[in-house]
Amino acid sequence: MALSGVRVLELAGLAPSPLCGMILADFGAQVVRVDRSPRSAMNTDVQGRGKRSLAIDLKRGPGAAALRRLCLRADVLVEPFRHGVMEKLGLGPKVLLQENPKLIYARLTGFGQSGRYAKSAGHDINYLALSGVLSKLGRKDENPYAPVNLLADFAGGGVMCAMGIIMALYERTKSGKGQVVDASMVEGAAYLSSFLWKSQNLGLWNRFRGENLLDSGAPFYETYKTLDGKFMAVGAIEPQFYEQLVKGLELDLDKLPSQLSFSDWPEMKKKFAAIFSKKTQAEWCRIFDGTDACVTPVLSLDEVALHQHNKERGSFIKNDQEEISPRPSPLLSRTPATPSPRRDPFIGEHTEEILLEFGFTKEEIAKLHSEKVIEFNKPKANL
Ligand SMILES: C[C@H](CCC[C@H](C)C(=O)SCCNC(=O)CCNC(=O)[C@H](O)C(C)(C)COP(=O)(O)OP(=O)(O)OC[C@H]1O[C@@H](n2cnc3c(N)ncnc32)[C@H](O)[C@@H]1OP(=O)(O)O)[C@H]1CC[C@H]2[C@@H]3[C@H](O)C[C@@H]4C[C@H](O)CC[C@]4(C)[C@H]3C[C@H](O)[C@]12C
Repeated sequence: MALSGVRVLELAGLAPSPLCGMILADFGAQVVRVDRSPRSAMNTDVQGRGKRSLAIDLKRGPGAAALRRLCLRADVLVEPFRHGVMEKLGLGPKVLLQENPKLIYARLTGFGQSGRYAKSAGHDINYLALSGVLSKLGRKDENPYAPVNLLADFAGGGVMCAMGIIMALYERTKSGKGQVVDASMVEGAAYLSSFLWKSQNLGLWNRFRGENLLDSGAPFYETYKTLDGKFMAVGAIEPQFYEQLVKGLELDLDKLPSQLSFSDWPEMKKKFAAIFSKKTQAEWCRIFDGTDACVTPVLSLDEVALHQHNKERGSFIKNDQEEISPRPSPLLSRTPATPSPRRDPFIGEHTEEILLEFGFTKEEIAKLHSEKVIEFNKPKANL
């Protein structure tokens, strides 16, 4: 796989850094998640696919020293803490890059490593708010709303950080040097919304939130409820696709206002809603499937893997526990990701094997274990 042979140490975090680690693991990196002791922490990493877990107390001198030793043989370190925590542990980039100049030291935070909020707590919605993007999200006359924690935590955080790591890995093939990846979720979310900024003068955003073409203002870019309480998504932006939408709705284009007549959009939406409410989702799919009307069913997580198109592509996979989840993306033709089918690791499940792999002797491991600096958590064998 593309990242085979890359050794990653992912310090356990909440949601963004676990996605970053999972992406790297899916594409072949050996990812070790460095957990707090299972006695003091519950495992909240639901993105542990392909990772192994080492439980180590970084607040103890020998624990921090052990991580420094692990970093000597690692390619990447991902840390998910607020600014200054790693420095407090004696594990800041100055120390670790001095000891291993090839290390890629990724710091995934909400506000970045500088600026007045650098040491402030926050979550996805806060970062999205500070990025400006949240101000654009939400229906007319309603409060702005954050689409779950997808945009800052994951798109602007975990994915952007993984991208930064992979760019630094590529750069290192030429320079031989590591560097710090300062991944701020505010800036990641803002960056991925560059289109919003760059299209300001296209007339797409001149109106209030919820009245524009792509933010639920337009009747041809909207979701509509069907007779059976499900929904259809309509994205018929271009005139040639809009024409097919109108045809599928059995309306006469000549008798309708112009597609871009903003003042008529509210009435058009009501008309389309009334029509969509007359048939079931399956009936609308029979009408629109195979056309360029840009109309698709809004599928639930229970339905997506069963949809013909997704089945044909194998877009959703099952692991050993019969759990369904999305296949890694994108699909590389020659070296595709092969996500692990195994369950996620328990905290500390692989402590001993990892330390042995990284050159610790059995005596050193025994000493760290007896001093409760590290923890073993071997699952009970199924009898
Ligand atoms: C996981 C579910 C989804 C959450 C998504 C949410 C919407 C987000 O946006 S997550 C993104 C959060 N922001 C960032 O990641 C940005 C960078 N990080 C930070 O800013 C901070 O880390 C922080 C604000 C997120 C947390 O601050 P905190 O003070 O806790 O920590 P830090 O200052 O970073 O310091 C870390 C300290 O830890 C020490 N440490 C670290 N590793 C070790 C180690 N190996 N050994 C020893 N010590 C270690 C380190 O030294 C630092 O110590 P100091 O502070 O002393 O310096 C969640 C959605 C719902 C949640 C559940 C729900 O809330 C109910 C339960 C609540 C319960 O309390 C926990 C369990 C829950 C089930 C909970 C579980 C999950 O959180 C959820 C499911």
